[in-house]
Amino acid sequence: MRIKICGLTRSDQTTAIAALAPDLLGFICVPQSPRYVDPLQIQAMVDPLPPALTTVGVFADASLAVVAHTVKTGGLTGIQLHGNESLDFCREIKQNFAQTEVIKALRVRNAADLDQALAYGAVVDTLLLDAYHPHQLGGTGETLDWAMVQGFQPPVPWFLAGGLKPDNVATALGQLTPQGVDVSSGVERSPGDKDSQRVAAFITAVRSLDFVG
Ligand SMILES: O=C(O)c1ccccc1NCC(=O)[C@H](O)[C@H](O)COP(=O)(O)O
Repeated sequence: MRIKICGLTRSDQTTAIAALAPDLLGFICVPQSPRYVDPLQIQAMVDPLPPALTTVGVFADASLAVVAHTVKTGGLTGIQLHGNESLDFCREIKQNFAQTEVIKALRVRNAADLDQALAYGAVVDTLLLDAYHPHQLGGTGETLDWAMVQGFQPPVPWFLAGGLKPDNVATALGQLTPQGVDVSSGVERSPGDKDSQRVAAFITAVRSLDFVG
């Protein structure tokens, strides 16, 4: 099970959280977000990290040029597309970043959204299912309707996101079988201010399930 901790904004917290051995760290490249960090801030946070850690820039309807500049300057190894990017745009991103993990996030309201997610599975490396919120793109703390997602089996690995916390992630993984989990606000004191103890509790909760049957 891969673990992605998303929405890091501070170097000291990023280094401390990297030492807890998550698999991916996410940096929000969406200017409207309270967790936004610019390419040079990302570079400062990513530079000291072990290369095995996948470092993901999270974008929403950014241009190819902005994505390219941020990935290069920040030294990122993953791209998450969290807006209303088309299939064609996702395909173009994948063609331009062949060595980079491309993740398409879908905010799920109904079964039609899940069907749409399956289509994106043909053009990206990984999918991420997040909760829908009418006014915010991500980091909302809202949970998905897990029952609706049961049986979701895309052609590529997928992450469960949306409202996960140290004390509900085991329940979620008892109902669903994603290849990864993503958390942001469930391990924060306030937007962008990560609590290492909560991150450690989240990682322990997930890793302890890796040893169960
Ligand atoms: O976190 C943000 O502020 C954000 C803003 C704009 C687009 C995406 C954003 N976050 C993307 C993520 O991958 C979050 O981890 C995901 O939405 C889950 O968040 P949470 O429900 O708080 O765990």
